[in-house]
Amino acid sequence: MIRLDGKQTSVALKNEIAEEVAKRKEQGLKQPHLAAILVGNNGASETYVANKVKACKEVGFKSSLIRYETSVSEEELLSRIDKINQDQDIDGLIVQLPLPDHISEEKVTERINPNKDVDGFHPQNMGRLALGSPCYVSATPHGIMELISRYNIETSGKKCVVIGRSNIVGRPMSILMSQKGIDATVTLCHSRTVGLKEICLEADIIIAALGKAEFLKADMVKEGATIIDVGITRVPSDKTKSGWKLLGDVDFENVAPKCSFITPVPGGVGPMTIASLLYNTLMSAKNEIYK
Ligand SMILES: Nc1nc(=O)c2c([nH]1)NC[C@@H]1CN(c3ccc(C(=O)N[C@@H](CCC(=O)O)C(=O)O)cc3)C=[N+]21
Ligand SMILES: [Mg+2]
Repeated sequence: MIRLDGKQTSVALKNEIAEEVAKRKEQGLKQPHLAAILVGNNGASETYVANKVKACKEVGFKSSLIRYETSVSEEELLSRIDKINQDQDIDGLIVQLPLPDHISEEKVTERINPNKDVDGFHPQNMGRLALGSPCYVSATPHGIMELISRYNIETSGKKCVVIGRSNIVGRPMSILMSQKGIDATVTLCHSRTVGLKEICLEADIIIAALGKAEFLKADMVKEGATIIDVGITRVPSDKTKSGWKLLGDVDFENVAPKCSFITPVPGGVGPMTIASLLYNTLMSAKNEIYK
């Protein structure tokens, strides 16, 4: 069993990005600049955004964190997005999800200039993804593809099961794994799937992205499978300093012995998500996607 070390791989990817940023600086080009909007004070969102800002520093990016109270109006948020869309210095804009109920995530996502949409959530980027055209690939799916490629995991002709059909992970993952050059045969499963266990038992690669702690058990996994765990659930724990521990969607302890490759939580997909966001921001600074 080989652990897919997202921490170490994200450092490698960040080093590549930092090197390119340094080179661009020598050429007199400006630093890439990521703006992040955070509404309210959801604990997990705070951590993720803090990690993103820290990672920007590590690679030599500029970052702007824009905070609003939970009570901010949708109108005010949208007009801030308009302003950032116009700001020549800002290359990438993300609005951390989830948003409070009175704000439409759909409206917010659609308001971001697709050219600065380094989350890849805008319909134009999602549409391009489906068509196989140049686009910003959302960070978690992009990070997973990087892990698969850097560990030389075979995908061609393999049976891939994606569990979870969210717009930000499951759906784009199913598109990426079936695209030309990757060539897996994909089954996209969800809460209404009948016979999930039998479907999983056939899989060479399972991507668990349903958001249920330790959902995928050893008796659902074929010997030698590759397991990608996207889940991240916080549960109270008196054994850790922070007072909680993180659980993935996979029962790691029992599943790992059966696998050829498996991502841990934490230290798997999470750090790759952050590095991929930086990658997309660099692409935007270079105008590589929308020339
Ligand atoms: N507009 C938007 N873009 C996102 O990319 C986005 C989002 N909203 N909303 C929530 C999800 C989740 N997400 C994670 C990012 C980093 C870690 C991460 O750093 N994980 C660490 C552990 C971090 C911890 O201690 O909690 C790890 O797995 O090792 C996890 C999850 C980005 N998301
Ligand atoms: Mg650009």
